[in-house]
Amino acid sequence: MRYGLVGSTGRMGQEIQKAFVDHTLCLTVNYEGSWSDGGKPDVIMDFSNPSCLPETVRLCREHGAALVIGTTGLKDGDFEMLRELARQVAVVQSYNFSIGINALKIILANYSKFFEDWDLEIVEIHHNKKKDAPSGTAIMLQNATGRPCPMHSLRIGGVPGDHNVIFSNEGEVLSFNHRAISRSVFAYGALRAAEFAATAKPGLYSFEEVLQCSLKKS
Ligand SMILES: NC(=O)C1=CN([C@@H]2O[C@H](COP(=O)(O)OP(=O)(O)OC[C@H]3O[C@@H](n4cnc5c(N)ncnc54)[C@H](OP(=O)(O)O)[C@@H]3O)[C@@H](O)[C@H]2O)C=CC1
Ligand SMILES: O=C(O)C1=N[C@H](C(=O)O)C[C@H](O)C1
Repeated sequence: MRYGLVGSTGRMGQEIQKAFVDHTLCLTVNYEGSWSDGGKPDVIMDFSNPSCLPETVRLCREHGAALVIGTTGLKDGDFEMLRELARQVAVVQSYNFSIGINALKIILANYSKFFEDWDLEIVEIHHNKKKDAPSGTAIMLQNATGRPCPMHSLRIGGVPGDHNVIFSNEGEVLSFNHRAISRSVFAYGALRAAEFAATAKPGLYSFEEVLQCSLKKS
């Protein structure tokens, strides 16, 4: 697979390059500018900042490349841009490319109805360089529960990503905790999404859908 990488110099950009060692990096974008080997990428990876999205979308259109986007902090207009691009190419968008978080999304979507009258709060912990709060994952998990709830963000040390979804009533506490031990899990998930997107029909896909498709095939 030939891939482009928006945010190539960042923490995730570095992890992606390690996970994609068997593939060819042919285009990069970062604050310092862009570079290309002159050929077409099959897929473009974007782990950067929402301000890069117009350039990412332009590059996907120019090359007819699929897109895998993990950048958080997207606004309604950004999602509109992704839906528009997805008419032309496959787009996989997720605020979290770990298997555990995507399994948790399915659990919450199916079982939150049991706890409709319980209190619900989400606590997320990330490294002190993270720019956005609450995390994209916290927003995604809240959406999966089907109702708004208070979200709390801690920015400490080098934590790659911890999420706690806590339900409680007068007599019980039920909490779901996911901890990313290494940032590499996101990069390996993104690789799985890229392999899917490179051959998928145009459309906007979640990572959960990518995982469901591979379960159906096995
Ligand atoms: N979906 C998921 O599973 C995950 C998503 N993320 C998300 O990925 C994103 C990146 O995270 P992380 O790698 O930690 O962040 P970093 O700050 O380490 O990296 C950001 C990258 O984007 C580049 N960049 C930022 N703004 C611009 C711009 N305006 N023009 C060109 N290049 C730009 C930076 O370039 P330069 O180095 O030159 O400044 C850098 O390469 C975040 O939104 C984060 O929340 C993170 C982990 C997992
Ligand atoms: O910025 C990070 O590091 C992470 N961002 C994503 C988010 O905002 O949810 C995913 C992961 O938790 C790491």
